[in-house]
Amino acid sequence: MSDSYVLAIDNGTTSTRAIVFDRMGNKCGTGQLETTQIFPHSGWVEHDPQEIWANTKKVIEFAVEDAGVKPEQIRAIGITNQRETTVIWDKETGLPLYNAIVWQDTRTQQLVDRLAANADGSFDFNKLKEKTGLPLASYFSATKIMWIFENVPHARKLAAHNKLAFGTIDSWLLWNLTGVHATDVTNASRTLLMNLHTLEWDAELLRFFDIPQEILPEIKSSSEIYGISQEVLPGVPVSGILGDQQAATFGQAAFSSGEAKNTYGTGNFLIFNTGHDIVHSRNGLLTTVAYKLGEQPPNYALEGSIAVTGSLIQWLRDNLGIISSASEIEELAASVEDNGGAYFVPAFSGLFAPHWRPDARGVIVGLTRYVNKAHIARAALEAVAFQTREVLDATNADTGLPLKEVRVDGGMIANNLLMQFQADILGVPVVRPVIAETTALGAAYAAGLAVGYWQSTDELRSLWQEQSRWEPRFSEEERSRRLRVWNKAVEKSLNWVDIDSPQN
Ligand SMILES: Nc1ncnc2c1ncn2[C@@H]1O[C@H](COP(=O)(O)OP(=O)(O)O)[C@@H](O)[C@H]1O
Ligand SMILES: O=P(O)(O)OC[C@H](O)CO
Repeated sequence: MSDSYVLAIDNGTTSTRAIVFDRMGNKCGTGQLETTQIFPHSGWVEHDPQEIWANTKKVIEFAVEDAGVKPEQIRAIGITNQRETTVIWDKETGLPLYNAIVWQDTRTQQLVDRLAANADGSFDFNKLKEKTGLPLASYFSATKIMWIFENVPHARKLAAHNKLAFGTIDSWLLWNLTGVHATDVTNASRTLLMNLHTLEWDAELLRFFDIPQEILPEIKSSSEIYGISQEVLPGVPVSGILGDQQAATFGQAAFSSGEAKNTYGTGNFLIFNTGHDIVHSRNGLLTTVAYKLGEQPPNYALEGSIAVTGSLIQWLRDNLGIISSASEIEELAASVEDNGGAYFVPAFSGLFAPHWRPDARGVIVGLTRYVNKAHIARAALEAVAFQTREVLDATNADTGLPLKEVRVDGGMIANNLLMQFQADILGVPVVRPVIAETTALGAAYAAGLAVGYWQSTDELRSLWQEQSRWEPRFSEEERSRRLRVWNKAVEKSLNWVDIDSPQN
């Protein structure tokens, strides 16, 4: 029994969790509540920020109770969050101007096209990539902020009177917990507004997107005291913030250059730590900040972001009804020997890494009378693994340092069939740590380091332990054949959205 603990808040796309950890990184108590997914139109995905805050307060209470500890035994709070998801609120009333526009939302594609057309030819797009490490895409926060300004009456006027605050979910939670308007470098690096070199908001980018600097949070490191919690766990410092994928990297102890992890949540995100170097991808990966501890120099990373993986399983459950819970997919998929010739490319938000094709849409190909729902379930799981293979190939090509094994985490790794197929299709082992809640753990680590609960990343590294390992079983020939068919399926998903497509 420890005498003190660290609590992490993990707001993923699907749910909000709070987890209490002890000094060994053991999970001592958990609280979790699902987030309502709001789909007002095709391509739109929203969350209610007030629901997220209300759920956060509840899950903190649940977790502390579940751990059987006293609130005063919590030494620090860490926050980790779905990244890019955009909230703008009124600083006087504390009320959001509009629902949170979620990272998967593609409503701003027309805005992106308008910016890309670069009407007056004055903007150099190479500079955007060089400064931010990101392509111009609806995924990131900048065009989501623009959309709110263009569609919510009075937003500009309120901003002009310095009454508005923008934030990703970390900032929204920090504001509600402490009254401080700040974010960390990892979250800021997903907005298209932060310069990776200076780690500051970039005036030229703010002009390009027509976003007033006054609404932006202060950019801080990932591990320092940002403020003191007021309403829940009063008096406890909030001292760690990392975007969820960077938090999982930290929780997997992938602290150094050449170390990587792959997370299977709503989407999949492979992050490869490049140390203090900013590496620009030639193969469709993003460049992002991995973490920054206090005054120390930042670590950067390459990232392969896949929009739809776990959400495909939710779609089979909620939209097609072929399963009644996510975990049922494994039994259904295992009831057949293979995919029956069916391949599923879940390009619901276009294709992210490594393709970056907003014109793609989801397809299931190879259908015959033979194919049944179990084959579709299998094809859906295989799609997760094939997409991961694509980003792993891109990472290997960019770094010239092929990964010898892949450390995994996230909700989908409970699925053994998927993990085995993943190893088969990657051709390298897939490894799961004992503590699979690496996202929350990473935020707890960052918060604990800032208050001296843990002393160093070396100490944290010693806590990582392997639990399971899946070894590849396919021959090289079998792997290559399946990858060729997958590539054909991807081709079929491209060039779908065109002038005849419904406009949102
Ligand atoms: N046994 C399972 N097999 C396949 N997918 C699963 C399984 N359990 C959960 N999932 C998927 O994992 C996702 C939840 O994982 P999680 O890491 O909590 O996501 P997030 O952090 O994005 O909220 C959901 O999209 C769900 O469909
Ligand atoms: O909700 P997750 O865990 O799939 O993560 C979402 C990502 O942060 C989006 O970039």
